[in-house]
Amino acid sequence: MKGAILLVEDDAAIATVVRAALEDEGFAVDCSDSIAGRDRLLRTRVYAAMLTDVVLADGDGIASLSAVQAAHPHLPIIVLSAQNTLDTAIRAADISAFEYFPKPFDLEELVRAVVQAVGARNVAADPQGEGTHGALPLVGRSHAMQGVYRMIARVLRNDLTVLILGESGTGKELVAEAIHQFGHRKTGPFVAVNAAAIPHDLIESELFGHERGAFTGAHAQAIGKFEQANGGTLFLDEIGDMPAAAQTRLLRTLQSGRIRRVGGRHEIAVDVRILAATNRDLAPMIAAGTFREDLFYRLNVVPIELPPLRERVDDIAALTHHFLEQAAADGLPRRRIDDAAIRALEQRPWRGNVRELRNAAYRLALMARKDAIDADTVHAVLGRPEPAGTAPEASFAQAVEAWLRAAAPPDGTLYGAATAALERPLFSRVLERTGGNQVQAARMLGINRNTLRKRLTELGIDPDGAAARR
Ligand SMILES: Nc1ncnc2c1ncn2[C@@H]1O[C@H](COP(=O)(O)OP(=O)(O)OP(=O)(O)O)[C@@H](O)[C@H]1O
Repeated sequence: MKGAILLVEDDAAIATVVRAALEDEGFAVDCSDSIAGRDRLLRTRVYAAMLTDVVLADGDGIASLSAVQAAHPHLPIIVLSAQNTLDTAIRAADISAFEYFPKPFDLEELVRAVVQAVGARNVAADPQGEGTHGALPLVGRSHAMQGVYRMIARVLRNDLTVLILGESGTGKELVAEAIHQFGHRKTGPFVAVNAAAIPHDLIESELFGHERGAFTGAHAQAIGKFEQANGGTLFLDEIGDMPAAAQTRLLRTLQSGRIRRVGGRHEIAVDVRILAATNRDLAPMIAAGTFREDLFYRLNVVPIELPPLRERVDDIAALTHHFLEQAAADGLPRRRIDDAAIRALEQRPWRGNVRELRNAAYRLALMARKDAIDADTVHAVLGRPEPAGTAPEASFAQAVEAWLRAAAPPDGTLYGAATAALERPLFSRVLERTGGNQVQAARMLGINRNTLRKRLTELGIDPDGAAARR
């Protein structure tokens, strides 16, 4: 027998399947459906781990755990919860629960976690037991967000570097703030740097500081964001926009834990937890040599991927209510919203993700003619939704179909017209990305620079004009 497990769960069906799975694994299992029963069992047997539900008939399974932890400091605790909010994940992390499993959970994964927890029993627990958290920032209980909350909970009590990935507007910055705010560095500073918002030649001095006279205009010594974040967290947003020299310097700092101010001679030790984020796909940038692979591995210790809003339509209602509340708190008229309007919102593509939904909710609060927002108001204020996004190949195929159906194009012109139609948006978007830099654009496209230049002239695309649209 591998040891005894205490299972505190008032849902008989869940208790039965979990018990069977653990017994199959060779554990002895005692079950209780209440806090009182749990405490009784804890007095009679030494357990290798405890699994507990949160809401129990006689109280809150997490709130009552501090006494258990005081009496059994090395007992690994796994929290099972149907209250799938970030709050539960954070409270589980606060009591140093070994793991947090939102329901419904994967049984095999749970058994694996129990085996691991029992193996790690000798690792001393680190009870922090701090109670209140203030306002919880992340709204949404969709299955997709559960994975995000679990990952957040796992990184609160350590300093692992986290790379937050996801499309623009999915809440990456909010996740970074939550990790800081609820993590063990919360009393230290949180400093955010957006690499896309700082001119390239100033990034290094912004991050690492500079000595007086380091470059023209450096009239006085300045400390950088790394030093400002000492003892706390540094959030490097839009990391994909960081120029090569700054990437190299950043890598060196991550390796050594030390910075050197621009123009400085000494290295300074810094104690900073790094969180990074990007909405770019870094893989092609690594392949093209514009993002350092070694830096990527340093940053990507724990990846947290935020799902686009279209993959968590379940969250749209809760988010909309939340933003309408926020709008009212910001002085806009207080509005209700009916179910049909929520359905209408759920059908929109939300390419701008949660940020777009937030802006839409504010617009609705402002423009609605009645107290309650209905579907007509949604259509009137936000317009009819565009058709859902189609794959580029599909839309290109549709365009070809349309040409062929239209008056037959003169012979010998179709290939030229089709390639131009493909290349025009392709080159413009890539040039926007590279800020008009044709060398980088050619590298990204995998074509010769002269070929690109020639085609741009033929197509009448002004590379700087494309970049200016950024
Ligand atoms: N789960 C959420 N609950 C409540 N508000 C959210 C949530 N996700 C995002 N938001 C709100 O949506 C807006 C955009 O979020 P945020 O700035 O964190 O996105 P981002 O992914 O960092 O975007 P970008 O890549 O463009 O920087 C913010 O106003 C944020 O407060």
